[in-house]
Amino acid sequence: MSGYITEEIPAEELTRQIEQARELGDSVRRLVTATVVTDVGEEELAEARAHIDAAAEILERSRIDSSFGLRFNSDGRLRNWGNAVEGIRNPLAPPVEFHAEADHVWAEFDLGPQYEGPPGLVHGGVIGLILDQVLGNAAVNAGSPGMTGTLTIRYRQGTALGPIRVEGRLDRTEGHKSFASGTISTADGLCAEAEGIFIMPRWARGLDASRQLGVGDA
Ligand SMILES: CCCCCCCCCCCCCCCC(=O)SCCNC(=O)CCNC(=O)[C@H](O)C(C)(C)COP(=O)(O)OP(=O)(O)OC[C@H]1O[C@@H](n2cnc3c(N)ncnc32)[C@H](O)[C@@H]1OP(=O)(O)O
Repeated sequence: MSGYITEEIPAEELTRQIEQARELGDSVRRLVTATVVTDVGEEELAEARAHIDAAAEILERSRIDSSFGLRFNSDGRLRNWGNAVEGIRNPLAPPVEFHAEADHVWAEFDLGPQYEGPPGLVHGGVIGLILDQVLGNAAVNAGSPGMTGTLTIRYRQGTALGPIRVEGRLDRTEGHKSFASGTISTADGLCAEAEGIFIMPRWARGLDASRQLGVGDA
């Protein structure tokens, strides 16, 4: 399966690349938020656009032909920098840093105005996006990774934009299937809960995925 790439990068160089990727992602995230909430006049909008287009042209001078994929060092360090939830280079990803505990994974972060669905509340699809990742990461963390087969979400109450906490855990496994569950909550309490079935696809069953994947890796 293409997109799973072993690419040796020396530790020091990797640390530098991580720092640069984070900085670039953070700058563009700031730009995305500013784009949603700006109230400047026509002239300033035109000025901003010229700068943004110029920046895009610089970045496009050299580019990879595909998406970023999953890249590994042979020591198992993983880079999923294009990932829609935790990709450090991906400004569409909320800046999520997952923490792996013995029996669950969790993260706390802010969802800004670019994630709005109903006024002042997080879009339901964004909630699904985040729960998919946290449940998937829980399966990875427990050594039973898989692709999402089924994801069921119960929305308990609206999730206010701003700080949220997500948690996921692996409940059990059955053959190639991992059953995980998790929640999203805010200061208002529980907002959404999910159950998911993550399945190791046939093409990956001979591979040692548990050694290759790790939650919280850079
Ligand atoms: C290096 C290796 C990496 C490996 C991978 C790791 C990825 C790194 C994860 C990081 C965390 C990311 C978290 C976000 C994860 C996404 O966003 S994944 C993207 C969204 N999901 C997809 O695109 C999946 C698309 N579907 C597929 O690829 C395949 O249909 C599936 C779901 C992998 C199933 O694979 P399959 O080889 O057809 O499975 P198959 O042998 O027929 O069935 C196995 C068992 O699963 C059951 N099953 C099949 N499909 C389903 C289903 N949809 N629902 C429930 N049960 C099902 C079968 O009934 C069977 O059950 P048993 O008979 O064993 O009891």
